[in-house]
Amino acid sequence: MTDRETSPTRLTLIQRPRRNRKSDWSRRLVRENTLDVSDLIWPVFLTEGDGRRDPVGSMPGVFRLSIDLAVQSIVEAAALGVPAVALFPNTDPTLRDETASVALDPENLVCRACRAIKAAAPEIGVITDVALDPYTSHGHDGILRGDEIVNDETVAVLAQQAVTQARAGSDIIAPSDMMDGRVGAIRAALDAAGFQNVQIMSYAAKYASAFYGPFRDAIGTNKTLRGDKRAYQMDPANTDEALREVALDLEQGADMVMVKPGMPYLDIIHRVAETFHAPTFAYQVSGEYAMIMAAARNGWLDEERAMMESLLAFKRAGAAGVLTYFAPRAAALLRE
Ligand SMILES: NCc1[nH]cc(CCC(=O)O)c1CC(=O)O
Ligand SMILES: [Mg+2]
Repeated sequence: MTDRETSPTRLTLIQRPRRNRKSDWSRRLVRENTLDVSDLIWPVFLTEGDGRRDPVGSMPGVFRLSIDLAVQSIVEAAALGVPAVALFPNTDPTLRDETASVALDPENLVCRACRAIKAAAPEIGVITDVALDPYTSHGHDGILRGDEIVNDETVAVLAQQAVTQARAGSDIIAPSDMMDGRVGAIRAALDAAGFQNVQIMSYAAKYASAFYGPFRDAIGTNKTLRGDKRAYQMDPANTDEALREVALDLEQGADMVMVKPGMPYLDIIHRVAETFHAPTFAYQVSGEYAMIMAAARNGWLDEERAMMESLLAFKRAGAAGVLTYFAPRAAALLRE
């Protein structure tokens, strides 16, 4: 007998989980979840003008693009296999008013971008955001009366906004406003206007989160927002409420649901996916992107590894896909 076989430090183990991890081929063989290009939705910020690429200070590597440059980048993303983009406009401040009138203008930034993208890259899905915050002078997602965001009046405007976007060629309407009853109203308005095939991806469980800060820089609502959104977005302390919100949106006709933010809310994504078995998406929001980028720029995190690990985590939690500002970079890496 050799020393090794008789060594007192040698354990008699039937199960040695490390055996499956001993080599790359074996790790790949037993892998439970994978991230694919088809899981990625790219949120794109839009600005007026031509040839404009304005950096968003709090989101290194993210730009507000004029329509011409947005179209170019989206054509590239489509070529990489990214299935869809989500559009967010930085509206000219002089066009913002109390009632968000520009939201219903078929010539607004989002509608023009939608038409241009559909013409240049018909193979990529276009998701448009339904909510009033990029268009209101007070930065809220709905109509403000006194100090209240009035629900039912807002829903009527959102339904018209959805139809305006569908007419511009939007494939998926994504209400992010958190008003009650908006999914049902939007579905009815779309159907009445002949848009039975336009999908709805509802921001069903959207929390009142500090992680939206950089996004509000990007669309120019950080300075104008009066107060906060806690009277319509969810309390970060709640789980059961998220399940009730998702149930309501599915009953009202949502084709897909979303949980937002992403990483701090993986438990919610998991519960929603397990409970409803409906396509469930996660939004890795601006603040999550900013955190990873800030640490990486300080040399404290490996940027690429942190990016890919964070995205895979959404798949493990049960998400069908992820809205992420990393989408083009992650897609390029996955194609290598
Ligand atoms: N309707 C607003 C909206 N749509 C998407 C985001 C946040 C996305 C992000 O932070 O990346 C927000 C911010 C908010 O509710 O204030
Ligand atoms: Mg709701």
